[in-house]
Amino acid sequence: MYSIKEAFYSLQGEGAHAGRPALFCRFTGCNLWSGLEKTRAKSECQFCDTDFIGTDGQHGGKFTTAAQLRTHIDSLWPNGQGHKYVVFTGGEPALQLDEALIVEMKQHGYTIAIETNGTIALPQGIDWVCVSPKTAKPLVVSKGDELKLVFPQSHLSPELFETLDFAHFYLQPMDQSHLTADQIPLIDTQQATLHYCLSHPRWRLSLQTHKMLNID
Ligand SMILES: C[S@@+](CC[C@H](N)C(=O)[O-])C[C@H]1O[C@@H](n2cnc3c(N)ncnc32)[C@H](O)[C@@H]1O
Ligand SMILES: Nc1nc2[nH]cc(C(=O)O)c2c(=O)[nH]1
Ligand code: SF4
Ligand SMILES: [Mg+2]
Repeated sequence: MYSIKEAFYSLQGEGAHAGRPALFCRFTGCNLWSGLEKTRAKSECQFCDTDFIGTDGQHGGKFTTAAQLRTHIDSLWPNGQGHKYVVFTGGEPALQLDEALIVEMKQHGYTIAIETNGTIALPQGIDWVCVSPKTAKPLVVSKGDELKLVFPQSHLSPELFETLDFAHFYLQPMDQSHLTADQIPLIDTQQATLHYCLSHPRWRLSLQTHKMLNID
């Protein structure tokens, strides 16, 4: 059984594939936060910008088999068009993404990407692994295609990650505009991030371009 909060066709907004048309499949649930505002301050990940509770989002639902979920996802891809690209995200997609779903998506022509916090081992066969660390504990997924660190996180200096086996290293300014408690304005985290990249050229800037475009 797969629990999906929402599924939608948009552009990848972030990282090395920013601008690429993609089908987003957002799994319900995360291992680092319940998703409830009342537990945010004591959770392991406190700045999440996403609602991943339940199956009530656009094209959300519960799917018994990989084939059923693939059929659902594939119905959202533009008719007759190739270059199929699915991004599994969440919540934490590694809690639910399995080899059966990967095989099913590949058989139907998809290139597969994941956005993960790196704390849970991944199944084989994912084409693009983006890890976004949230805790100082050693990563379970310590290699991949893209390491995308939300910046700044006081306990997570970029230096902790820059020798890991990733092809691309990105810093993404922390957006706190959805938080009810004290916020650092986005313009300030953007400035801090761009200055860090300029003085540490191992890192590139990732902006959440979907938020600028006002798309999903
Ligand atoms: C909502 S998470 C879901 C995937 C996975 N749980 C993770 O954390 O990577 C998707 C991406 O959004 C990023 N993100 C979440 N909240 C953010 C925020 N407030 N500002 C900037 N990026 C954020 C995460 O770091 C991750 O790269
Ligand atoms: N357009 C768009 N790009 C994204 N890249 C990563 C996202 C995510 O929430 O995982 C995301 C998202 O929610 N929307
Ligand atoms: S790990 Fe990802 S999904 Fe989970 S709370 Fe943090 S940003 Fe949100
Ligand atoms: Mg998002």
